[in-house]
Amino acid sequence: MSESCPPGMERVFVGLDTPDYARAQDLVERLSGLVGGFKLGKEFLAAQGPKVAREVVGAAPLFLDVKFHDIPNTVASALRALAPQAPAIVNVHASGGPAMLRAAAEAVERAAEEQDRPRPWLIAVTVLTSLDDTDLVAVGQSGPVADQVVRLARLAQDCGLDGVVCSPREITALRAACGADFKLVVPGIRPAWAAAGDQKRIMTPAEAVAAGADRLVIGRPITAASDPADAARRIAAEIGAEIDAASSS
Ligand SMILES: O=c1ccn([C@@H]2O[C@H](COP(=O)(O)O)[C@@H](O)[C@H]2O)c(=O)[nH]1
Repeated sequence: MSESCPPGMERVFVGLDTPDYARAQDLVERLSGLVGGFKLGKEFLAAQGPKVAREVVGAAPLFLDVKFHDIPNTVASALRALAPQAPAIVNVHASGGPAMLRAAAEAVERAAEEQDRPRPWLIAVTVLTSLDDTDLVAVGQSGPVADQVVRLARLAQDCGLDGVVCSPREITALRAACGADFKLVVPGIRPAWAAAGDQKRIMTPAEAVAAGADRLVIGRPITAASDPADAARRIAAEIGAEIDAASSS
């Protein structure tokens, strides 16, 4: 599917945040060929489970946005249980700590080997994009957010993870701290024409691409549009213009 995407759109995973199978399936049908993959998270997984997530996206790249945060043994075991769905990306919370992150990395590696499947990217959520500096202080963490994001990303990298979930605003700092190969998967994406909603650390799709995001996670700007395919095409045009401008400068 990703091969036929408009330029740059192979990086876009659409967040199908619905508990409803038919709604998710309809979005997959409308958006196939326009985007690089689909992200199914807590809403869908709580209602339908990971097997159905694979069924609904078919052969498309699947990001299982489970955001595990538990003791090491539990997280490792839960990640092994997801392996048969052959996700392209899975995630945990970096704040689960070093032992949990190492157990997660080992479990993902081993499950892929045992089942002879490509290993998914294992990435760690740093600071949720719905939080700002004030929220961070409210949960007892020292800010600013960007410092905490870099701190958790370094921890995830040291523990063998492939990358992190961060806001587009931290991409530059993370590239400097963790290097070019560390995967940056970026929600908090809002075209100028979309409402921010509960997201606090946002950038436009073109800005996130220019900053160097490896993957963009976009939900409501596409899924809540009256015509999701048209919204995806508008985003494709913005990203395409950014890619053209970068290549001619
Ligand atoms: O820090 C994070 C981590 C995950 N998400 C998820 O991404 C999508 C964003 O959806 P929008 O509708 O584009 O806001 C959603 O599924 C979140 O669970 C995030 O936003 N921030």
